Amino acid sequence: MLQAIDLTKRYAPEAPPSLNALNLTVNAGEIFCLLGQNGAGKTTTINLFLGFIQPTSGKATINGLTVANHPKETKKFLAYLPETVMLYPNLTGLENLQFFSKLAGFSYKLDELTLILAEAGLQTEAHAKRVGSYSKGMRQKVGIAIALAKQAKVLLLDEPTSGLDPKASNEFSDLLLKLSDKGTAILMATHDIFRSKEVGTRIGIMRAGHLVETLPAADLTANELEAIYLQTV
Ligand SMILES: Nc1ncnc2c1ncn2[C@@H]1O[C@H](COP(=O)(O)OP(=O)(O)OP(=O)(O)O)[C@@H](O)[C@H]1O
Repeated sequence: MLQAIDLTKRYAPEAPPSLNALNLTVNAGEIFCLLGQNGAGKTTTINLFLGFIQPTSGKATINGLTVANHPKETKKFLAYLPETVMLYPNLTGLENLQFFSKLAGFSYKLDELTLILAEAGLQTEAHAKRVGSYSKGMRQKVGIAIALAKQAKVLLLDEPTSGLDPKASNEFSDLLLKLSDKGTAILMATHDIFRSKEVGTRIGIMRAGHLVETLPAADLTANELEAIYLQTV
């Protein structure tokens, strides 16, 4: 569903690669968590899949299509959640969902939008409130609702749980597991070792542009993962 083939990015010709020959496949229903210190290349990887930046060599593909050659088509399969989801603060959660799903070419009835918001875990009394009054966790839920409404086959997340309290972070993990059960392929850059272990199918550890370890989450405890992380970075 989502594949990197020798994917390499240098921001300047004389600079070392920020991403160096990444080879990675994330299949439908998998959650791949990318760990690594600041500057390891996680956001660069996500941005290449989003088509926000162009690779220096190699390719990123989504659903078999090369992102650099098919930027519009590949975006149709995608939903993206950055650390802070960009929503219109003066619109309600429901109106934001309606707006962004229309933008993606879907025209849902109001009761359908309400069901999607509920599926994303947003409490009913918040649906008609302005997003400007929402907590970070509530905004993330609207972001997930947008991914659900777009019927995204691929979800890219860049540090989505940073700044969330443990309960909100736990609810967020449950939502990711729900999406992966529906067959969504998920690539998440994160610093949260514990959550990676909780939700990840596989966990990749990056260092200086290299993916240096790929581990199946089921075989490790969170403490073991942390120990490997600290030895690796
Ligand atoms: N637009 C840019 N121009 C030049 N260098 C960049 C640019 N964006 C990122 N870099 C460099 O590329 C390297 C990888 O950065 P990247 O943002 O991908 O790391 P990261 O793993 O996401 O870090 P963080 O955890 O801090 O978000 C860093 O050395 C960074 O300085």
